[in-house]
Amino acid sequence: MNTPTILTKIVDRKREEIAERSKTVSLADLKAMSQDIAPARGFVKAIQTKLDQGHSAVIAEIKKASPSKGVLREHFVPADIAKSYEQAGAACMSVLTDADFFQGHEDYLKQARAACSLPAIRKDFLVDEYQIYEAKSIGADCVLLIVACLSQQQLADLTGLSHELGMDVLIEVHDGDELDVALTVDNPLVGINNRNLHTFEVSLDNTYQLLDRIPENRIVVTESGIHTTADVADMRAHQVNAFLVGEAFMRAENPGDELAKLFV
Ligand SMILES: O=C(O)c1ccccc1NCC(=O)[C@H](O)[C@H](O)COP(=O)(O)O
Repeated sequence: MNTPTILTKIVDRKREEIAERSKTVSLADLKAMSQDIAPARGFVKAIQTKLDQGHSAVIAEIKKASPSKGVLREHFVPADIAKSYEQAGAACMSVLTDADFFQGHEDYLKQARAACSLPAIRKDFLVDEYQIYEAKSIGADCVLLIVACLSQQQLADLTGLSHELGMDVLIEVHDGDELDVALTVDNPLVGINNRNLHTFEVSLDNTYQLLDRIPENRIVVTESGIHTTADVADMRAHQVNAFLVGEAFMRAENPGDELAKLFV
């Protein structure tokens, strides 16, 4: 048997969570709730617009804590953070909804979205259609699908379902094998996570190593470990212009001011 890692523990917990939640809110309930939700804000469109204007497209994260770093922000008001991101020129928001490992909540996505006009991705560990309908029912504009958590068939099915429900998808990879799987699915956004979700190791070289293998019709988002203007300049020099940033903003007194500083 393989030794459990943080990622396998999170996914195991997600399966328990789905079983628990289904007892109070059935899949049929969620499907019905999803039908009353207003159309999604275009997540990919917001990124593409920034890129077309020659700007960096920043997906600015709202996360209170993480397994690798513990609590990142004591004073945590998602609506205020969302407003500061919009003012600073973010393209989109990423909101952690996982409670057990990131101290997140579905309500944080609702609060952030209600406070501004930015599209929001539900950042969680999605392994079942139940969670896709749940994402729709809370108003998510996009969902994260992590290849390391899914079979190729699950990735195709959950991407297709998300698109049917009008949500965009960020497909996340960490290595070449996962990238091969990601590229079998028709989806414009590919995220390269610089963090190894099994070991927590972070290296921006991960993006540089995988970049050349990604066709030009996909938008590459570099994720994790972006902390300095030099990191940003280096990525841009490699033609990577879409960024997902969390910790650097969460530790700042004003997250939006930090965004403006990093992406001058
Ligand atoms: O951040 C963690 O410790 C972590 C552990 C296990 C699975 C996922 C994890 N983080 C999710 C992310 O990758 C980040 O929230 C996101 O890419 C932003 O990264 P950063 O800018 O380094 O906060």
